[in-house]
Amino acid sequence: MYKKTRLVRLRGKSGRSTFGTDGDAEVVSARGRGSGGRGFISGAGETELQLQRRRISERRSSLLLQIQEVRRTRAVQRAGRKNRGGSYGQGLPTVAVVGYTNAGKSTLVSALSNSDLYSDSRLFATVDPKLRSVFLPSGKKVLVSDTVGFISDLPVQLVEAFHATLEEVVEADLLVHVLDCTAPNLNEHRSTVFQVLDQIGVSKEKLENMIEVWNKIDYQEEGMHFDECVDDIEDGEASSFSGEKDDMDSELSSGAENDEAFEAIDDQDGDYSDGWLASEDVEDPWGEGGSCTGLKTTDDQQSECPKDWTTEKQLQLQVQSGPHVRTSALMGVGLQELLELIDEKLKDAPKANVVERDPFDRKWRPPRTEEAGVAVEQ
Ligand SMILES: Nc1nc2c(ncn2[C@@H]2O[C@H](COP(=O)(O)OP(=O)(O)OP(=O)(O)O)[C@@H](O)[C@H]2O)c(=O)[nH]1
Ligand SMILES: [Mg+2]
Repeated sequence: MYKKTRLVRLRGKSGRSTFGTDGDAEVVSARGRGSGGRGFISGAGETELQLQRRRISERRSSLLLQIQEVRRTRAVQRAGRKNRGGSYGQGLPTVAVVGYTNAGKSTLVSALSNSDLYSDSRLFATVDPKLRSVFLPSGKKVLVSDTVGFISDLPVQLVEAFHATLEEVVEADLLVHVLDCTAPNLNEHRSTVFQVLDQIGVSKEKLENMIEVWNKIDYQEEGMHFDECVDDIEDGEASSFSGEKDDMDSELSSGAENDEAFEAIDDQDGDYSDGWLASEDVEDPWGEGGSCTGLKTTDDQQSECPKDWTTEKQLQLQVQSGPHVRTSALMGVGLQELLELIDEKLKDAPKANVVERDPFDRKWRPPRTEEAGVAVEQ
């Protein structure tokens, strides 16, 4: 949808002009006809621009259908896990690991489960939630779900697209929030995570029960030590570390800058109703909530959240300075402590979503031998 409203006519390296949005091709003009005869009136039919737009719309529809299919499959799988999980009628508890992109969620889930999930220092390394089984110190088996990372100012369309993957989070029995304590704008990351969780419908109880993990404690930069970083978290301040994370955020904004270099298309016939143009014009892509970047963890600090953020929501955020574990997913530090905390939390947690079934409540079916007998008689 982003591309659909930014199509410009480009001359590619081969010299042919086409419509597109990127590359170092030269911008020729905003409009152009790809087919339909010569002269002033080039005949009936689609312009090349309309054709490209239609292709994008068709691709969008096909992707939406695929997302629906993914949602359906996941719902069926989740129901199966809940009903049949460990033993009959006893679903395995699920723990969803959430957090800002690049916080180290996949590395943590891999370390907890001795598996090898894909992790990388790039945005959205994980786009598909993966479940891994983990044994807690009490001997209880749980399913830990690695999820797609959150990001600030995610346009509404993308939130919708990620819904299929985020449903695992809503349904989980317990949430573990991984924070990259070396991130320069840590509290912004933290509040973004809360906003997304709130937006996808995670209950207040689950938010209050959430465990916070301060990851990457091994990280050291010249002159900076982890203790200073932790002090920052405790004070509700952003860490003063710099480096790859800054690059990440600038990577996000650079797309918009590049776009301005192109001549925007003036298309009166164009359909912007479902495009990104709408969200681009709206300053706050989150709608009513606004992007609250001022999460404070101490009472004496004034909240900088926009006025329409309810006190209740702010309270929800403040609650989260509660239970936390310091880890280095990379070095395997703090994992045992985290598992113990998960164990403790799950003991208190109500057995959510477990469908209690009476063993006699099954559909009666004739025994197989009888069935065979009937078949023979007929
Ligand atoms: N120094 C250090 N680096 C870590 C630690 N945990 C993860 N990383 C690195 O951080 C980067 C991101 O890790 P991922 O596990 O892919 O992060 P993620 O949260 O799953 O990221 P997305 O899937 O993109 O949301 C990788 O380069 C990891 O090696 C840690 O404890 N210490
Ligand atoms: Mg990941």
